[in-house]
Amino acid sequence: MIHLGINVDHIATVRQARRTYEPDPVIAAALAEQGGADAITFHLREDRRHIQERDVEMLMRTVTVKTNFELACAPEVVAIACQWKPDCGLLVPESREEVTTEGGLNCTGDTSRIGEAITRLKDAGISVSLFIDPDVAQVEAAAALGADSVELHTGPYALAKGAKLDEELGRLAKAGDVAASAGMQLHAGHGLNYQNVRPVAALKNIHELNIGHSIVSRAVMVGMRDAVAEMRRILDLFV
Ligand SMILES: CC(=O)[C@@H](O)[C@H](O)COP(=O)(O)O
Ligand SMILES: NCC(=O)COP(=O)(O)O
Repeated sequence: MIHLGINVDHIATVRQARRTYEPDPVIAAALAEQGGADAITFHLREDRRHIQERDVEMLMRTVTVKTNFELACAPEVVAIACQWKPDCGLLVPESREEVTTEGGLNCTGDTSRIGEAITRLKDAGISVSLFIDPDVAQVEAAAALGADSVELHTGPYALAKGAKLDEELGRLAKAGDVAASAGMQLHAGHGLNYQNVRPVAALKNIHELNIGHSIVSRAVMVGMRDAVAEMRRILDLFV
């Protein structure tokens, strides 16, 4: 069974548009659980553009499925993750100018900063996942850094068309094989939606997909529980 992680960041984006109290990502997470979510993902960015520390506290106090805390290798945010001890810490690159995550971590170059964050999270008993581009060198570097899992960046796949799409799917398949051979759990995410998710769900060894924006977009129309249940039904076709 493929585990479905629901990212509630963009529920908070709508709330932050008016700096108010609704919609609440904590309530959305509870509805996502009712819809069949196996994990709740939330990204406490350094610029706090959506998820706030209050959301982290409330999610950690209420979510009954896996908690997947996304963060940059920033000491201040690593400290918050170590305080709340989510099931998993997903390290991602961040820049204030980006609209959304633009690429994976540089595991072949930024080893000391990534390694320090990994050590602190693991010392706090938190499983560590690294968000990386689907490159063999990055997968191998993630394994060398001691990651428990990798989340392959599916953004280029989601944007690709024609032959490029097949090429990106091939990159994901190859990187996934290397990750599994290295003993790391295989996750994928970014830009996945109801139309493009099936080929990624069909990848060998895939354990978890993290999906946010497309499900939140659907939830605006049909509600969070039903939007999640619709994605759950798709993934349940892949046993
Ligand atoms: C790494 C990734 O693709 C997402 O989990 C991340 O949260 C995207 O950032 P925003 O949620 O701010 O778009
Ligand atoms: N790590 C990917 C994630 O949590 C959701 O990304 P998206 O579906 O919002 O692009």
